[in-house]
Amino acid sequence: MPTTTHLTARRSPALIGVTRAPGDKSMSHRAMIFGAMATGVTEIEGLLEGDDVLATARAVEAFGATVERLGEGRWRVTGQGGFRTPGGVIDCGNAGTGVRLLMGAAAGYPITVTFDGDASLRKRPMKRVTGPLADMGARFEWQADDDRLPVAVSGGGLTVIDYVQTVASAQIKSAILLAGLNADGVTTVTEPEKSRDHTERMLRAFGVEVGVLPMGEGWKVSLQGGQSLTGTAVAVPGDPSSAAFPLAAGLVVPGSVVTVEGVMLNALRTGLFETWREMGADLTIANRRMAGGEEVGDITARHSALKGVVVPEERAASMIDEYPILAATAAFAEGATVMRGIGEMRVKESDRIALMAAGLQACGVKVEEEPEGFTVTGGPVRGGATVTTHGDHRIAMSHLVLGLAADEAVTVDEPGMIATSFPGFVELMQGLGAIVETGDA
Ligand SMILES: O=C(O)C1=C[C@@H](OP(=O)(O)O)[C@@H](O)[C@H](O)C1
Ligand SMILES: C=C(OP(=O)(O)O)C(=O)O
Repeated sequence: MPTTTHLTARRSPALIGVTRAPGDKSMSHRAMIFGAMATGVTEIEGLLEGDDVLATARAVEAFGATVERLGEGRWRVTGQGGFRTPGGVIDCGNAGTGVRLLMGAAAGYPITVTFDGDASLRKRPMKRVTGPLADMGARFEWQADDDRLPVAVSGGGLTVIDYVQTVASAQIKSAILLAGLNADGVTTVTEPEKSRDHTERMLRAFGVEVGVLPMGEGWKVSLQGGQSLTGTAVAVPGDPSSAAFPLAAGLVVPGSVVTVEGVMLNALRTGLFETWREMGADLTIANRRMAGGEEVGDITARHSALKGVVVPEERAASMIDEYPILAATAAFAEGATVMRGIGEMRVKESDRIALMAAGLQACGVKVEEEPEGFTVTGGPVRGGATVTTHGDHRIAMSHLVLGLAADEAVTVDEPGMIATSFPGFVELMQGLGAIVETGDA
């Protein structure tokens, strides 16, 4: 079987069609992990079958849960009400969410487990999670560097913590809350700026009481230790972070009308859509309804004349994974789009500020990079470059969308990584009429 070594996107005719985005990645990880921590059966519908979530599925199996695939996106997790010591190392692949939430959950149980990941995950900071978990009493043995995987975690016997976040991070918040479920007393996490709240919402569906107290722009989230989770049904809606790519293509390819149905509209995830509207995007949301405890809707993007904007810094957490695709669409806007207060982008699967700046510049776009942000000045986009993605799915997809409306083709390397969050991306885009070609070796 040949392996796909690169993908090339070419200037495409109008994209027209109705499609669906894969299941939300944040919710899919949580459904697997909570299902394994629970007692009884959790039936999941719409699970994202991307590599990140499949790594979490294998992890929870190793921790003692029974995991069965019933059909496309339909999975059953039978939990044992806790984690047991796994037989080997837990390899979380490329998934920051997977490893950080699993470390938090594992810290609550009297087990010892080693976590590892791929080359990208081994470069990402872990102390932001292990620091507070160590303050709660978990023990960590670092194998290489004391902020990087692999690390052995020994859990159990935790005390509670009253933690104040210094970065708006749902991964840190979730790790602490999951550990707090097995600590003695009330664990609280104060967020000066709100991060996505899927953990709080989904824990409630598993029967856990979670308190939320508004505090200025943020909130204080708390839970009492000793509560147990009961298996439940989870319906995972479409991922707004993935829907962003076909919608972006709809906005930048002349004549396009692209609809993505069933997209989750949790207000802590929709900063990109708000920003695009401010840029003049013709984006409409129809059929708003509730599904799986979240509001969802069908979003239609029509080709639009975009103009540059200054993105409010306080919006960053609600669109942190979307700045790469925002930057790609900003390349077609009139004037400058200023994106600041996004230093967190540098510690994702790659340094996303540096890679977007380099990729867009290679395609003839004016980009000014700053320590905690960047500014993209739009205009006609030349394209005509091969972009290095460092195995980052969102860098790859963002440049492919750029290539659909650029003068010359855009090629990306390491396209296999797209499947971490968006399996079937190429076929879905081709189905809308996009010219995306695979290069094999
Ligand atoms: O909790 C989650 O599911 C996620 C939180 C975000 O990370 P941070 O918590 O590091 O901001 C986001 O970038 C990631 O893709 C998913
Ligand atoms: C940052 C991301 O994911 P994670 O942190 O789970 O690797 C992402 O999907 O863009």
